[in-house]
Amino acid sequence: MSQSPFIKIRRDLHKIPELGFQEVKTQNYLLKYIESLPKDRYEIRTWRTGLFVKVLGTAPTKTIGYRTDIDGLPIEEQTNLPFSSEHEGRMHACGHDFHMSIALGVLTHIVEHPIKDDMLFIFQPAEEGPGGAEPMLKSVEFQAWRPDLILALHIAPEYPVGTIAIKEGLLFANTSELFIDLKGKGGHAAYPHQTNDMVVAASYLVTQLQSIISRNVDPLDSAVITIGKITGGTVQNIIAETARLEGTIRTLSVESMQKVKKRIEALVKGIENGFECEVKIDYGSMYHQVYNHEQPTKAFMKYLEKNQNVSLYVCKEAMTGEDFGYMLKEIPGFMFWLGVDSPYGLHHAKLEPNEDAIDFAISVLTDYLVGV
Ligand SMILES: CC(=O)N[C@@H](CCC[C@H](N)C(=O)O)C(=O)O
Repeated sequence: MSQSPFIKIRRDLHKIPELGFQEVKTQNYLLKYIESLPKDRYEIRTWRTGLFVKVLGTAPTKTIGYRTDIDGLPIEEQTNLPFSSEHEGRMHACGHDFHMSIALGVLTHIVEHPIKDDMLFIFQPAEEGPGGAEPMLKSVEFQAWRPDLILALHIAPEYPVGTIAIKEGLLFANTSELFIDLKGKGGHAAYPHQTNDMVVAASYLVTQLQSIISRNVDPLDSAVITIGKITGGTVQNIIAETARLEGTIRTLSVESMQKVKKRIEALVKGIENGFECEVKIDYGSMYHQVYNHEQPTKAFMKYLEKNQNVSLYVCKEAMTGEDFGYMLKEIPGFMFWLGVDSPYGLHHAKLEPNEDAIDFAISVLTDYLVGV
């Protein structure tokens, strides 16, 4: 059996991961592919490093939006795959190569076999940060072609191929990035009494931040604070004048996000007083929760129940974030998890999703879209 063209496309895209708003090669690749399709049914508009593609329906009464993200992550790939990333320190470790090839598969099918309604395909940059969905939503192009219903998927390494996991209501958390800069007084490693050591201050702060989760957030309303990166100091025998923490906050409710931030600010004040230093907080980019609308989600689940090739799993909410949440805040629709069966999870250097999921997703989506 010959290999699916969308597996080749996934592999091509896997080789060229680019960070948010730097997706120049990716945009060119997508454009070149889409422009190779018969031209009479669609129109393309570029938006920064992203794209909008409108495909005309046969007797449209509405527009259905389908969104894929297109950016990669700052991770050095460790899969040893023959089509590994050619970009040092960059990897499609969150499945956006899968998301794009599936979107191209659905787009190709819809161009070749038009459905009744119009479709808007959204190739969105910068999902991992700083966030492309919100500005794309506000763009002139989006407003002109605004869909009435919108959907998207995310790969899920923990489920087998053939599984689609979804739930009504909250699917993904509210997120906020977190950057904390500490500035004290450096000096000789042997004279700590003459300095304010920011490595020590930052270490205290990291452990204090975890007390917010265990002591301030209602245990039934979960939250996460992850510090993914710490930098500070210059060399082993100099006391550090500066340190920086980089992390992310996740909450299931908007109220908890506000509470967590207030507590961070209070703890930071304590560190400033206790260590006689200056501390600055920057919350970077924030994503609205992904909230699946009741009616379209129910209808999709009903469709999945009837499709014998699909194993439908009603999942719990996750602490992952997705700026697709901004689109769902304004337009009815849903997001779902697509099983890809990888022993290593999202954001891991050895993530290796099963490519059988690509044609499976294209076939489920194209079949579903005929009846929407
Ligand atoms: C699906 C997924 O993994 N999304 C990312 C979104 C990151 C948002 C932002 N950069 C942050 O870290 O808060 C995730 O890490 O959940």
